[in-house]
Amino acid sequence: MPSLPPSMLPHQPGSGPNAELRMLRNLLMAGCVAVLVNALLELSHGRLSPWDRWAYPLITVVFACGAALLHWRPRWERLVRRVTVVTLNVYLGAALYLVLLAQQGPPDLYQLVSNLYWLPLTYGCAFIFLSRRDALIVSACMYVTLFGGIFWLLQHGVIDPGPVPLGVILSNVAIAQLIYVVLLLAISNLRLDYLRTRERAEWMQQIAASDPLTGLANRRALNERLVGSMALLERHGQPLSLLMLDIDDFKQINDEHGHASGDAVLVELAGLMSEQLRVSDQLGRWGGEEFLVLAASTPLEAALELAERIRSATQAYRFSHGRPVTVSIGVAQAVSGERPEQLVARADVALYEAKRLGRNQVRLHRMDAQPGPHADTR
Ligand SMILES: Nc1nc2c(ncn2[C@@H]2O[C@H](COP(=O)(O)OP(=O)(O)OP(=O)(O)O)[C@@H](O)[C@H]2O)c(=O)[nH]1
Repeated sequence: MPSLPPSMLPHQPGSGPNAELRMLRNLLMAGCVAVLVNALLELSHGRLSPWDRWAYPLITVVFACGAALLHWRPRWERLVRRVTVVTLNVYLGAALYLVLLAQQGPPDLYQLVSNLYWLPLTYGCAFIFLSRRDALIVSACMYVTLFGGIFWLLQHGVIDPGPVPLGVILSNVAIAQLIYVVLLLAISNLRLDYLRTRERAEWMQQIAASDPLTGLANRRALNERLVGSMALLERHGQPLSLLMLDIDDFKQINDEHGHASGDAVLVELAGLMSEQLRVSDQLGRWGGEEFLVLAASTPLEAALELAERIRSATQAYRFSHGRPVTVSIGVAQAVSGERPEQLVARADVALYEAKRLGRNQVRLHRMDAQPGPHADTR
């Protein structure tokens, strides 16, 4: 298997697609709502702690600003990700310590429980907002700071456990949270595998559809596009013209200047032709020194003008091997009920006619003209 392109790196925050930015924005807005609802609930039940009176509005502002920045200033994404994680982790960590230490005697049970069940959010948030490596570092720091510190304080009698078996509860929480981190790591690995596989599939699809020398669509891709364009013609009556272009005396260029110069001519001509086309047109390499243009929404007369423009631009262009190059072009307009290969064959007939009449010219193939290989072109 060929080596993967440089873009096939582990997903990094900051390089995510728009969909991911949207998801982060929505999460931050959902976070604002959750904090406000929680604040209202606690306020109505007289359970709002003194520090949460300050912390809740602050967190809401940070999340809201983060969402706004992701929307209006997406290049600040990295900062938003980090500030979100730091805000949440510092708040939940500090709140737990405050519950355990702020008052004399055993901690307030409601405050303790409500803080403990929000704790897993710290790890989840880290794995969503940071790269896998950073999330692991943050989770490990958080884990050690929380449980290492609290167990030490418990053991040294700084925290009064009261009648509640605080040590057992916290041990359970510590084990459960270790499992959360392992699960999040597994999910993150799966996501990474998925992203890599998707990128590899897109890359292979691109390779399968493009010509390696010129980077243009290859014959397979052209065929697919042709079938699609002819379906549009059938359904909506959109005119479609096809230009088949062949470099004149290309063998001679190869023989006199070498195969590398011949390749350079193909690449230069591909660039030159691309400049002449509209975005809706499809240019591709049909094979050898033959190119095809699918000119969408283009009737025969307009296609003739386009072909003539390409022909004269080629003649005027100074190719790198130093000799003039000319092209012959056959043009045909698709008609309803026609098969793609019939359209290609008609453009080929017109091209053959252009070659026969002396090269460096454009010939048309008309369906309504007399049958026969030459009589129906002009
Ligand atoms: N350098 C290079 N040459 C190619 C490539 N593909 C095909 N060719 C050469 O293109 C030449 C085509 O020669 P012919 O079919 O005789 O056509 P021609 O010399 O252009 O003559 P006319 O088409 O009649 O004007 C052959 O020598 C092929 O080897 C390619 O990718 N690179």
